[in-house]
Amino acid sequence: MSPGRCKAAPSEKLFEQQPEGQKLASSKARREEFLTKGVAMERLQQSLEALQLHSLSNSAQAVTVLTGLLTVLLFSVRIFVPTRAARWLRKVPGPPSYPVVGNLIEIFSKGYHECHKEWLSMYGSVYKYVMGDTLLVVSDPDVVQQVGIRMFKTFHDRQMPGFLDENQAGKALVFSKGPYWSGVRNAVLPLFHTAKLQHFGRTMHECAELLVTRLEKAAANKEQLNLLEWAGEMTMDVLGSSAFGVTFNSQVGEKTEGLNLTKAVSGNLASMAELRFSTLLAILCPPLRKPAQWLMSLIPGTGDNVGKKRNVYMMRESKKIIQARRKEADVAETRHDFLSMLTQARDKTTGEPLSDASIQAIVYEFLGAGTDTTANTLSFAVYSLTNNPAAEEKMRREIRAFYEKLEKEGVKDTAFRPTYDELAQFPYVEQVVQETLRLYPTGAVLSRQASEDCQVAGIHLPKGVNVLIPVYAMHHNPEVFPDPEEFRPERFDPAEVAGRHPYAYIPFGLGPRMCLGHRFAMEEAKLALIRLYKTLTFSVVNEKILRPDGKLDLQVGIVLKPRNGMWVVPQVQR
Ligand code: HEM
Repeated sequence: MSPGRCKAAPSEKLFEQQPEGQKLASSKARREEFLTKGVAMERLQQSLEALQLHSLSNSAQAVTVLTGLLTVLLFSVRIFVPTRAARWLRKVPGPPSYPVVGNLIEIFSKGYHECHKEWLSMYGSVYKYVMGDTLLVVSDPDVVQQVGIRMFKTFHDRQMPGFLDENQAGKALVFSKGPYWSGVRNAVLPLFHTAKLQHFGRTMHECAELLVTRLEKAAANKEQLNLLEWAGEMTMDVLGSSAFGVTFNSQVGEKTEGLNLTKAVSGNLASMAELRFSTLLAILCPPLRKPAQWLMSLIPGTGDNVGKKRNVYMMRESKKIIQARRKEADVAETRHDFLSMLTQARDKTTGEPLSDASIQAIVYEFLGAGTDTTANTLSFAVYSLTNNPAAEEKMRREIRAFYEKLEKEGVKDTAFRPTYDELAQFPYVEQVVQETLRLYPTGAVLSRQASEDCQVAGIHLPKGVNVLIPVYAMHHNPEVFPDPEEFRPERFDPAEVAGRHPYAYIPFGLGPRMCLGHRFAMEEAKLALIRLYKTLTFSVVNEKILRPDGKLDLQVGIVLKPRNGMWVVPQVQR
């Protein structure tokens, strides 16, 4: 290994987790178990069947054959010429991998989050695995802090997943890079200041109230429903209204200006989690991603084709809204939606306004990053509370006490209460959300890419290597969180928090690239829980959501979610 240029404290003891002989024996046993059971292959086959290859036209077939040949050629190069990351990381421990597919089969069969949990316990807090290229994983909170904060200059960016459109995603925040990212992040930060959050609180109350009304009706009919879908419609309404300043009303299915946009956005989000032919190629052989995407987008009915059409529609419609907002620039200052605020925003370094293309990309990214994440968190919270009646009762007492106090004070109109500031009177609701995000962090794995050769945890890393932080596995580490599968909101009592490393719990990430919407998300999740549990309680339909071993069936696509939704029966409790 070549010596690195940037310096950081080495911590070789991270490698002392397991004696070498034991490690080899256990990995051999695992490989045999894997091959004999054949479960992995069966799962991979199912996934491949989901690929959209059925509607190939003749001309496209010819191009497909050529792409196939090129794939074989590039894969052969991959097998015989190891990448720089593979060479530099060859001494780092990790699960055994196979040519071309790397560890993909294991990831498909067990789930990405479970693999990291298992690998962390087997190989310690620094290990590698192969998915397309060789990736380094670090989970020691000191090293996490080093990568996310102290070495931010080196680990400034994330690699964009191959299946995303660079022209669009590269103009927003999550996957933009370098000075462009810092310019946009600084311009966008004021959207999440306390004064704005206070304003968005009213929209959040309205949308949560609508959800409660729908659930009360369902309760009267003893209806079984998928809360994940219903909560998703609510979070889409909240973010859609906050972003565009138009009523989305996807919860009531009204034909509003925003409804078609909602459908297009949620369609695109859902399709991102699909395993497409072009996605698989993007993971296994990134150079083939663009031709494969282009090819598949020509074939009617494929995910790439439908996604492209949705994108064209979304871009056209949002451009119209932006242009209208620019015309009413003086009014825009008094409007509180993201679009209006973004048309006013200036890049801090250049003083230039953001381009229409950047504004479109940012708004769509907010819709993508801020809807499923919060809806999943709410569903996981309801599931956890239903299975922990003592915690549910404690939270309900806190909610009841707040409204009783308002009543005593003679407050008649409680439609928008609690306000943003009054949320501080709900410490237990806050702990419930925190514990939910510990058990089920929707952003299950974080990533950073090295912009130069460097050294982390005593390992020399080449420029371009991806370093991952396995949040789910860290949050389930029994050494940090005893009985990690237990839902215990009291873990977030200030005294217990003080006893833990500040970077052992990172549901919103860390450092300058931490989640931009974390305060917005916490406000929305807490307000929604308060409004739901003010009048409702739930039972879960276990047979629809649990695995045969009795655990909640989870899936990691773009985010961690309950694989089959969150089926519940609501009941009114006055
Ligand atoms: C429970 C809800 C949410 C969770 C768990 C969550 C989690 C995350 C995580 C883990 C990251 C990566 C951080 C890192 O790499 O250090 C992230 C990034 C981001 N999130 Fe969230 N998020 C949530 C809601 C939201 C909302 C509501 C918005 C916007 C309105 C949002 C916008 C973003 C953006 C723009 C980034 C990229 C930040 C950057 O790179 O500068 N998120 N989020």
